[in-house]
Amino acid sequence: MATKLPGASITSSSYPPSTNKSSSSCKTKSITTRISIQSRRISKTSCCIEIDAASAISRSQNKRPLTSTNLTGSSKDGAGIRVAYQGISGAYSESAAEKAYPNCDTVPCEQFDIAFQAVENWIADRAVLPVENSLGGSIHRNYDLLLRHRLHIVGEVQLSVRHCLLANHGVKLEDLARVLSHPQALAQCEHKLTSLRVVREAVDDTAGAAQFVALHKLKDTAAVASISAARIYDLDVLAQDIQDDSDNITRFLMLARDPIIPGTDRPFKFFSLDEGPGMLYKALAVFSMRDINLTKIESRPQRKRPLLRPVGNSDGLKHFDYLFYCDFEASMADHNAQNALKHLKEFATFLRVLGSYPVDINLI
Ligand SMILES: O=C(O)C(=O)Cc1ccccc1
Repeated sequence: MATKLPGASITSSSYPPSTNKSSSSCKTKSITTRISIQSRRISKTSCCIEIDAASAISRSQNKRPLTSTNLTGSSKDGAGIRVAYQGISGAYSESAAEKAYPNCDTVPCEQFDIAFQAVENWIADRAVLPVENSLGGSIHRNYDLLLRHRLHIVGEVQLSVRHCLLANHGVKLEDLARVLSHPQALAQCEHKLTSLRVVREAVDDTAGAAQFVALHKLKDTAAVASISAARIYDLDVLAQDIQDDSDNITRFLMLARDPIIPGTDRPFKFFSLDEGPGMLYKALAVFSMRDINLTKIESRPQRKRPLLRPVGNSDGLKHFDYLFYCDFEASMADHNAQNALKHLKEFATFLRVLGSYPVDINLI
């Protein structure tokens, strides 16, 4: 269980934000939201109303008018897009958000669940979710979150994660008795931390660990976090690139309220899931017979049916029910992929497409 650290971010108690405080800004927010919902619907058939709504706001409040970019939330450089992530400034998830949407406004959140809710309630436009790492594999809890919520995957980002050991000024390696960080970061630095013979303590995010060490002026504790966290919280870098593997890559998903309309011009990934006996074999066949490249299958035991039960007429053999998360390279606009899913639907007891999105081919 991760330790709770203080941080200035969206929390379950501060969210949704109170309407009593700063009522003027809250009012503006809700008006903007209402207009964008209406115009969004109307914009499918007519653009006149969008322009009217935008110029009315600009005249009456002397603010920048809405543009079609504001309405679709799909600005290429991310300007005007609010991206919710777990953690505080300096967290890797924030870097992933900035890679996907370079000029976005990042919204720190206490938990992933809060980031999801921020998007569902129009406080943010996107949520960032790390789902797998080249060293540690899948982040299972986050896969489960995808299913619990109704957001759509609209993009992915692959980020090269380079961990540093951060401590207050004057603290040396030999002074350290404890190291704080996100569980993934601690696991990725196994060798270095073992050699230091320190106690490891899991917290909610790497930047939160750095802030905690700095705020409490700890002299025997360091944080595993990013180089930008060192700058933000004014900590010394005791060691750099301390991850076990120099190619330490984390894959993050970008989530939105609405799916994007996929094209066929560049590779897209589908994300779907299904369940049932023999499903894995059948699902593989559905894709392979259509030459669709299946890039990932993740199986998760069914939360609601975790009990062991007999299989067929064998008394001894028992098994769990599993959900399969499949990731394959094809666009939703591709007939071949549509047929594969149609085929899968014929025998799957449950199937949900979680999103179709462009593959991230630029690794930084
Ligand atoms: O805690 C963070 O900074 C995160 O964004 C989560 C994380 C932790 C370690 C590697 C990648 C992402």
